[in-house]
Amino acid sequence: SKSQFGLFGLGVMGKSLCRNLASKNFRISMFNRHVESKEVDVAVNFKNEFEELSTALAFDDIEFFVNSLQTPRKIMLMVNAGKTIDLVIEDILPFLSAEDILIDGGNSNYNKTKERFDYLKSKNIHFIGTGVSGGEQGALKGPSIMPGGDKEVYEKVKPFFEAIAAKGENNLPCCSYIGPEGSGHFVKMVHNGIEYVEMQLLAEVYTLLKALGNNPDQMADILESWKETNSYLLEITIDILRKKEGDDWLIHKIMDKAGNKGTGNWTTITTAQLGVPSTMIASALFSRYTSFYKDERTAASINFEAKDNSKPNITNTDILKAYQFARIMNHYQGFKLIIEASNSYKWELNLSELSRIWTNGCIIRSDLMVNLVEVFKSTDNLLTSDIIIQQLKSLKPSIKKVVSQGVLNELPIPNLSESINFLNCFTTANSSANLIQAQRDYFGAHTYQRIDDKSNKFYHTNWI
Ligand SMILES: O=C(O)[C@H](O)[C@@H](O)[C@H](O)[C@H](O)COP(=O)(O)O
Repeated sequence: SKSQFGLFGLGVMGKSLCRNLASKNFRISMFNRHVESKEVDVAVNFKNEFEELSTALAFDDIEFFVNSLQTPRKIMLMVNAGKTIDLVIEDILPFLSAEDILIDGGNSNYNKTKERFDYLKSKNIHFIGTGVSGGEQGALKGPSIMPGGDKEVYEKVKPFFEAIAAKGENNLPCCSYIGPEGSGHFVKMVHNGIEYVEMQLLAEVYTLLKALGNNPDQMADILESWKETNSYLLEITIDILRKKEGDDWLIHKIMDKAGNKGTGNWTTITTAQLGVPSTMIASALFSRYTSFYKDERTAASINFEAKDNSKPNITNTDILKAYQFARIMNHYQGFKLIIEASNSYKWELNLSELSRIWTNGCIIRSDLMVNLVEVFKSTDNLLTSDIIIQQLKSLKPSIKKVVSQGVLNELPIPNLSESINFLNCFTTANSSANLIQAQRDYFGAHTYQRIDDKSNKFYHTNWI
């Protein structure tokens, strides 16, 4: 009998999803193009590698692959984001029938997803742009899945996604219909933005613990004791710090140049376009860019005789609390961007349900995320939640101490400092933006509003 689901593209994530689907007893067809250079039939070799794929069908011919599927066909594309998706869509289209469903499970740009959604709709083909988070192991054992598109179309792929997804509280799948068009890829993009900040904050914790004279094993011991703020990224950081290579720690051998594949960049562009101050995501992205100036940094460290062994006057507990403060601010900014986009695109996203599907399977899964599921039931804005306000207030003395000590000792902690700088801005009822309005009106007659005129009328002053 024909296969129920097709997986196109056997890269790291594609392979893991195939094994996950097959292990849930779905009859699947797998496609990967024939790798000419190596005369390798990727799909067949992959099939023969794993017991659970014994019932799977393997193809390197698109027509045979498409025809092996029951209709309406459900085909998940796991290929590199960008142009490749459009090329693959053009290759598959001639063999598809009306009402078939194409799913893009890669890290695609949500604007492109909207375009592809409309293009395929004009061809009576349904398109679901879905975020899949969790990396190789997550895709194999249970990722977090964020599908966007037409709801009734999603219902047709829901049984497959819910079966393979990670399970959260009450064994509920970490997969839920996000909203229309590119909303699935949008929330995955912001997931990655939050991920960038979480990773940057752990890198700054590493900087501070190193400045206090800890070696990687001692750092791992300290992080292991941080039970009250557990997360997947904290767990892997502990593993990474413990990894030895000979007598030395592997972390000491790794070049301090942080790469990126674009989602943090898109999030920063999008947050600027939407006029939402996601300052920590932007700062985390720019920290990666700064890291790439390795030679210039080395030269600058000499030109500026940078302090490299001064000890900040802080405790491990100060660092823990500062880290917790900054994490809450990171989640505030990430979810603020999502709700602002949801309002401007009229997607009606549900932040509590979104945080629920991020409690397991995905890279930013954490105890904090579990707590936010409840908080988002009563507000879309974390800075108006009494619980969150109390937590931030109790953690604030530590972030102020850690950031000021960090700056005094010339330690690079941009994201920790951005978290308190942003809250200081956001908790200033009467800010200094009035001076900027005056300067803009002075040199460009850009006008300003007056606090004593409730009509919001705009004024211009001849300053000279
Ligand atoms: O949620 C995930 O499973 C990851 O985020 C995944 O999507 C991927 O590893 C990122 O693309 C890494 O992003 P950078 O390469 O930009 O760090």
